[in-house]
Amino acid sequence: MTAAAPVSQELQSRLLGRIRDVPDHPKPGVTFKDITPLLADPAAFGALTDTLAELCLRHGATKVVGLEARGFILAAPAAVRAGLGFVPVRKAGKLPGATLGQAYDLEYGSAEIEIHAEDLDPGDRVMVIDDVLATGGTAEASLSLIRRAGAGVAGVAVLMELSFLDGRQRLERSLSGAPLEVLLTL
Ligand SMILES: O=P(O)(O)OC[C@H]1O[C@H](OP(=O)(O)OP(=O)(O)O)[C@H](O)[C@@H]1O
Ligand SMILES: Nc1ncnc2[nH]cnc12
Repeated sequence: MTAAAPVSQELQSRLLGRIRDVPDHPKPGVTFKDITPLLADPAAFGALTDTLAELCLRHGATKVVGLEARGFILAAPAAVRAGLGFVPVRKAGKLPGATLGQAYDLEYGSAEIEIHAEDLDPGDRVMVIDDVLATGGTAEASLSLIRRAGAGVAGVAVLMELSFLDGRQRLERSLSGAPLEVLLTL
């Protein structure tokens, strides 16, 4: 059973009204969900930040991981609002220190992400924040990195789930009981 969205219908409508569909981007056949109108609306962005921060605290997170690049924009202010440390998961080759890496496939390609393992402690419980859950490849790879770094998973929180791509099913095993919080199911 799908859990109820952790936001009111009013906030859902407000967020949805600020997400723009861009057909055939970045490839023919993909409808790109553009969040830049939402980011440009301080009331909507502020309400989203408050909601994500509250989810971090509700699920007992001690750190927040954001996924490059759009995940950074949502996760960093939520971490500050929640009073938690922020840890970036970056595309391969960007982080300067010793990294752990994980390759994965996503809706329109493949990539590799990395983390500075030293930024996580064994006692940490990490909330992963991103804008979109599509095939689930990116989120799944991030959970693998967090566990390989020796930390625990508090959950995954995304602004929107593209449910027709079945990312939830793909992620289920990696979550191993941790919550998946979705604000908008599309
Ligand atoms: O569930 P998946 O199929 O893995 O897709 C979701 C991921 O795709 C997008 O990131 P992208 O790699 O396009 O990076 P960007 O944020 O730098 O644009 C999005 O921000 C998610 O991280
Ligand atoms: N359709 C989509 N729109 C925006 N980001 C995405 N990441 C993966 N698929 C996406």
